[in-house]
Amino acid sequence: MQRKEKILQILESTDSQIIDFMNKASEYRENNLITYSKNIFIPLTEICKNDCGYCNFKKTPDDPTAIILKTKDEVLASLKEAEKYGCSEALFTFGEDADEEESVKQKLAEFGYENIVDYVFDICKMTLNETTLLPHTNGGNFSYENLKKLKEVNASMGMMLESTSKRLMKTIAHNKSPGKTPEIRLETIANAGKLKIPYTTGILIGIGETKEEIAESLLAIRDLYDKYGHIQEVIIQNFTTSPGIEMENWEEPTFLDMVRTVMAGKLLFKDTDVSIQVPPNLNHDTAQIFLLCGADDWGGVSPVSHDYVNPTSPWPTLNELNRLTQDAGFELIERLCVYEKYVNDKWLNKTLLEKIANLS
Ligand SMILES: O=c1nc2n(C[C@H](O)[C@H](O)[C@H](O)CO)c3cc(O)ccc3cc-2c(=O)[nH]1
Ligand SMILES: C[C@H]1O[C@@H](n2cnc3c(N)ncnc32)[C@H](O)[C@@H]1O
Ligand code: MET
Ligand code: SF4
Repeated sequence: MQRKEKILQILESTDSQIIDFMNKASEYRENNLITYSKNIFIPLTEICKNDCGYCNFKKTPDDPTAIILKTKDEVLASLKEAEKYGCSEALFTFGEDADEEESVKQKLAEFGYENIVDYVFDICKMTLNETTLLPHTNGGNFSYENLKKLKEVNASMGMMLESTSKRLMKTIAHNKSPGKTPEIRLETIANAGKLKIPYTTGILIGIGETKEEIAESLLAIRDLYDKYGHIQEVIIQNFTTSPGIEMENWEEPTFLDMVRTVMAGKLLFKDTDVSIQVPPNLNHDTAQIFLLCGADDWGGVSPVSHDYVNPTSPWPTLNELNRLTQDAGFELIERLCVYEKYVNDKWLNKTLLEKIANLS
């Protein structure tokens, strides 16, 4: 059977077939460890050139509550707070190509910058120089040159593929988001691979994609991994609705859709050490079952900040997470934003390696 058909079989499974796949998916575990990264989520700007139907993060410049651009002092204060909580990851998440917007341009000029990438670079450099945290930048697509620049000051980077579906570019999910064009996103992830950037990606479930499109998206990630080896984890993220978003009345994926997709992800990557990540805050009462489907990572969990992408979904406390993990038969351990196998001079520069060596 073709790989795609095999994945589809999992995605379309029902009844006792689901249990059978669950058994299979949980066979391929090297140990009983479940990882997470203790992070702080810092939204550098909420301005974005895209407008995804599911997004609760993006704000328009005329919104008085919008973060146009955080100052270095603001960022440093947050980082220092995170340090107190023992966080190891500074997750910089922000809208794509925000510097195309006049208000952001103005702020950048005020701070002495011509573009957002130079600013992000200096923010990451400040993080490395003045704190014990490691930067992980997640700001959508970047050009090869910009990725090359940001690589020097990031321990790892990431961007959700979302979906390889071109069809979704004409639907409520992506019809106002040129940055979600599958070819463009695949190219960004491929460029990160060429540049040897330890990379986090994943798919968003429940935004109108078909099962076949889920299978194709997972396969595309597998192909990128086979080519470059830089994919450290695959996030299976469920669309979560909240008041005010364009897709407010859109149905969330079912619990079993998430179960099937996590198993499909795990079985597709069963011969690799790529982690399967499920965010625990978007699966408040159901997160444990994903560990039985092969998930082995909770992603970034923050004791200090909330999830700005999903503000209505608070993270469990680390005590809760520990309890959920142990109760399912596993052990919770902390990891860095960059996975151990990439901590060497093939992937990271001397500054980052020294920084990481000093952490442990
Ligand atoms: O809290 C969140 N963290 C998100 N993270 C961070 C993630 O949870 C961890 O920080 C990474 O696993 C670090 O390795 C992302 C990181 C990426 O590179 C790409 C996408 C995401 C998406 C989210 C997200 O929606 N919410
Ligand atoms: C940072 C990542 O968060 C995801 N994202 C954006 N909006 C939502 C939502 N309503 N529910 C779940 N995930 C979302 C996208 O996949 C984006 O790339
Ligand atoms: N805007 C970027 C993206 O969608 C970063 C995450 S969403 C806030 O990829
Ligand atoms: S999900 Fe990211 S790209 Fe889409 S509108 Fe929100 S901030 Fe912009």
